[in-house]
Order: sequence, then C-alpha cells, then structure tokens
Amino acid sequence: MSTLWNAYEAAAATGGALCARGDLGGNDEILPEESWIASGLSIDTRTIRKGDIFVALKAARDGHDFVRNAFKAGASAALVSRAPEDTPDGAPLLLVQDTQKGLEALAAAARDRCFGKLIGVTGSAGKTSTKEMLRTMLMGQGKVHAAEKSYNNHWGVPLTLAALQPDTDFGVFEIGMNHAGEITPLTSLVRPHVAIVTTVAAAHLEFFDSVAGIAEAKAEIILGLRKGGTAVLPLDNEHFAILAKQVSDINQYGREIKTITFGRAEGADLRMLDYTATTQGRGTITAAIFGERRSFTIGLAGEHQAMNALAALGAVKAAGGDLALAMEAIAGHRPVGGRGKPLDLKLDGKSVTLLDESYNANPASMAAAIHVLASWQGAQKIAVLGEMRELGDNGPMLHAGLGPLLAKAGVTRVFAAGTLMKPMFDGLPGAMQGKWAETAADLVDNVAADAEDGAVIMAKGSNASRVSAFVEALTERAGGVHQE
Ligand SMILES: CC(=O)N[C@H]1[C@@H](OP(=O)(O)OP(=O)(O)OC[C@H]2O[C@@H](n3ccc(=O)[nH]c3=O)[C@H](O)[C@@H]2O)O[C@H](CO)[C@@H](O)[C@@H]1O[C@H](C)C(=O)N[C@@H](C)C(=O)N[C@H](CCC(=O)N[C@@H](CCC[C@@H](N)C(=O)O)C(=O)O)C(=O)O
Ligand SMILES: Nc1ncnc2c1ncn2[C@@H]1O[C@H](COP(=O)(O)OP(=O)(O)OP(=O)(O)O)[C@@H](O)[C@H]1O
Ligand SMILES: C[C@@H](N)C(=O)N[C@H](C)C(=O)O
Repeated sequence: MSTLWNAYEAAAATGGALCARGDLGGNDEILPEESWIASGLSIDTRTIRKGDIFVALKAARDGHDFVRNAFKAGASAALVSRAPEDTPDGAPLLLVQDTQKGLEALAAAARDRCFGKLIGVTGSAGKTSTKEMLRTMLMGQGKVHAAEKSYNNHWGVPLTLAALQPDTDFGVFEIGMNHAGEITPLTSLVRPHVAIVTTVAAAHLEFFDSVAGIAEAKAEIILGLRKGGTAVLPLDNEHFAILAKQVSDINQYGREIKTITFGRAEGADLRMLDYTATTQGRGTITAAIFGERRSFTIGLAGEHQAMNALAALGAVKAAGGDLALAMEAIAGHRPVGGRGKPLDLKLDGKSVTLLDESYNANPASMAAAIHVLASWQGAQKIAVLGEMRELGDNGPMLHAGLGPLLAKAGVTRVFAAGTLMKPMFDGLPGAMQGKWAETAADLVDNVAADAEDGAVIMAKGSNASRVSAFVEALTERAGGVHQE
C-alpha cells in the first residue's frame, strides 16, 4: 500500500482537526499525528477500497450516514463535518467545517506537491475518450494518474486531484460542465500545463443561449493554464475563434500561453490528411504532425475518435512526452464501455455486433456514432436510439434532424424510444421503421427478432434515457458477450 496522505498532512491541508469518537465517554479525543495513513480517497462506500479516506459529502443523501459502513469496508479515516453517533469507537476522523471544501483543500495541496505535467480535457464530446487515450499514450512514458470513469464535475475533479501522488509524471483530468462558469473553479484547482478542447457542439443547450455560449464556457479551461502552458484547440470547429480569443485575451496579462491546433484545415499543427476505417472498430490515420507525415493505427472507430487522438498527441508533445511511443501505444487502445465499445453477441443463434454507445448523446456524438455504424461491415445496420436530453427548446428540431442523417447513412432499420424520438421515427420511410417504444429496454425482443446473422446494432442515447438498460438486457438475452 503506497501512502497518499498521512493524518498530519491531511490535517494541515484541510485545516481540520484529527479526532476520534467515543473512547472518553463520548468526548472526541485528538489522536497523535501520523496515526493513520491513507492510500486513496472515496466518496462512496459502495466502491470504497481498503485504506481510502472516506469523504462524507452531502447530496440527495448525507454521506455522514455511511461513515460506519466506510469503516466496516476498511476506510483508514473519514473526512467529516460532524462525528456521526454510530461511528465506531476510536475510528479516526478528520473534522472540517465543510466536507466539499475539505476535499477541495486536499486537492489543492495534492496539486502543490506534484511536479508532474498535468493535462486538462474538456469539450462537448470526447472528453472521456481523449482522457483514456492519453492514459494509454503516456503509460509507457512515466507514472500516469487519470480520472476514473467520467469524473469531471465539482465532485469528480477534486476527488481525482486529491488522489494525485506527488511522484506522478503525467496527470490527466477531465473537466465537464453544463452551465457557464462551472469550468473556471475546476481548472483553477487543477492548474494544468496543457488544456485540450476536443470540440464545441450543441450539448446541454438547454442551459445556453447558443453554441457560441458553449464555446465561451469551454474556453474557461484556458483560464486555469499555468504560465507558459499550452491550449490544444480544434481548428475546424466553427467556434475556434472564440477559443483562440481566450488565449490572446489572457496573454495580454503576460501568461505566455501557446496554442497547438488539430483538424483537417490547412495550417493545423496536427493535420488529418486521411482517415480510413480498416478492420472492424479500428482505423488508420495519415496526418502531418508538426510538419512530419505520419501514418498510424488507432484501436477505435470513427474520424471523431481519430481527431481526439490528434488532440491527445498535441497534448503529449506539449507535456514533453514522446510522440512516436504515443502513436505506437494507441494502436492497442480500445473504446471505453458505453462509448462505442463493440460487443460480440450470439443472439438466438445469430452472430451480431452491438456497438454500445449508451453513456451519452448529443447531436454531434449521435452523428459521429451513425457514421461509425454506416462504416461497419455488415449487411444489416440497426440503430437503437434513446432521447438526447438537455437540449431545451431545440430538442424537437435536433431530434427531427436525425431522420435524414440515418437515411443518408444507409441505416437499415431504426428502433427508437422516448417522446422526443417519436416524430423522427414516424417520419422515417416505412422500410426503415423498426419500432418505437416508451423506453429502450422495451425494444429488446423486437430488435432481437429483427436482427439477422451478421447484423450490427448501434445503441445510443443520453445517459438519462437509459439505453444502457437495453444494452444490458440484450447482452443478458444473448447469455453474455461471446468470446471466440
Ligand atoms: C455525490 C455522489 O457521489 N453521487 C454519486 C452517487 O449518487 P447517490 O444518488 O447515491 O448520492 P446520494 O446523494 O444519495 O449520496 C450522498 C453521498 O453519500 C454517498 N453514499 C450513498 C449511498 C451509499 O450506500 N454509500 C455512500 O457512500 C454517495 O456516494 C454520496 O457521496 O452514486 C451514484 C451511483 O454510483 C453516482 O452516479 C453519483 O455520482 C454523481 C452523479 C457524480 O456527479 N459523481 C462525480 C464523481 C462525477 O464526476 N461523475 C461523473 C459524471 C459527471 C457528469 O455528469 N458531468 C456532466 C457535466 C457536469 C455538470 C455539473 N453541473 C453537474 O451537474 O454535475 C457531463 O456532462 O459530463 C461519472 O460518474 O462518470
Ligand atoms: N470529438 C468528438 N466529436 C463528436 N462525437 C464524439 C467525439 N468524441 C467522442 N464522441 C462521441 O461521444 C460519445 C461520448 O464520448 P466521451 O464519453 O468520450 O465524451 P464525453 O465528453 O466524455 O462525454 P460526457 O460529457 O458524458 O462525460 C462517444 O461514444 C462518441 O459517440
Ligand atoms: C452523463 C452526463 N455526463 C451527460 O453527458 N449527460 C448528457 C445530458 C447525456 O447523457 O447525453
């Protein structure tokens, strides 16, 4: 077990009091310094690991109600704003006024004591994919620390940062938002050397007046860059100028931020010259990378993922990593669950491929996933679509826009779920209509009956639309993922 925090350091970082409950007739007692050491952090007792500090956050429920469970599961200490009555006698507590602020203070202290290169990733789509590519690209080049899952908000970012070991060479942080102003405090906490904006598109539009407003909010990541840092920006994006302006604006204050661009447009530092989908779920990129023509394979499908790879390579270069090693590593990279992972299923005796895109959806990522479906080899191409949420008044129009896209891509059959998808489904040519249902899980039997041997099924929707339930049910019906 390698030490992440000892009691003394954690108390100094948070300004909290080291104490335990109960051994002197219910009085809290100060424990001696360094009486505990922690190897990690957790905000959830359902996934806590032995040796973690449990941080009792307040959300819909109060994390203090789970402190006892945390110690049962092997927590080394708990960061609390009160000592719950059922805390085991003598269990070490770090008492602060506010546990969210305590977590942020630990994060800030972890940042201060690490001299590795830190990379922040934001964008309307592709944050998790790019973060995971960076993990793969940098793994052979030093000690890498990267966010778990999509930990990208006011809980996920400080949690990831507070778990940063001092001897880390490369830290990769995902930074998300669905409202203006949310990225500024997170990027200020991370203070990255490199900031990537993968793309700007109509995601979470419900909370913005326009996509330009989303670009301004994404540009906030640049504000946290360290002096002399690098912004890695999408040159093809129609809102590139807003991102670039943020760099020039802050450079007026002597910040010396450099820009690296990626895209297909002439002048991009990492310029895509050709992308070819090769074997199932893989592609070949030919690109001019800082002026040198290079070809390499990527273990993910779709030009959008190839663009994410170029952005990641730009960040590797800016962070002082080795580009050749990074390009080599990305050939073996595979997609993350829910973000395009291909699952081979034996469905009622038929071999089908399920492309699991169920983690999220917005118009840009829907279009990208439909392109991947179109390029996948297979005579029958089935789309199972749940709603794209958080699009506000634009929702009906943006859902309707999917019909022509699906037809143009040559999708054979469409199954759709949710009210927003109904008009789009009703407008499809009869031969393309599979079935519409209230929920995606209701479509399992119909999709299974419709799928032919060799079919490829792409399932996508916003996380909240629960297309993941369809993926789980179809996989279960097939008796699990088929292994050759
Ligand atoms: C607070 C928390 O950790 N919630 C997670 C929890 O949800 P639950 O409903 O159980 O929380 P409670 O309110 O009931 O509990 C309070 C605390 O008690 C803990 N606890 C509870 C029960 C128990 O038995 N033991 C316990 O210890 C509990 O963990 C709380 O600390 O569990 C859910 C299931 O695992 C989690 O899904 C939930 O996580 C929430 C959603 C979360 O935000 N987690 C972050 C670590 C994170 O970064 N998650 C990312 C996804 C982030 C995201 O959606 N980002 C948006 C952009 C950000 C927008 C921002 N404005 C915002 O609204 O957040 C994006 O578009 O990308 C991830 O999960 O990958
Ligand atoms: N650069 C991109 N442009 C368009 N779509 C993309 C891009 N990168 C990924 N996608 C699509 O978006 C989906 C989600 O990818 P990913 O999880 O990497 O994005 P994210 O920004 O982390 O999402 P979230 O905001 O939910 O955390 C993928 O399954 C894919 O369909
Ligand atoms: C799951 C969360 N990170 C997200 O991106 N939500 C949007 C609304 C979605 O699921 O598409």
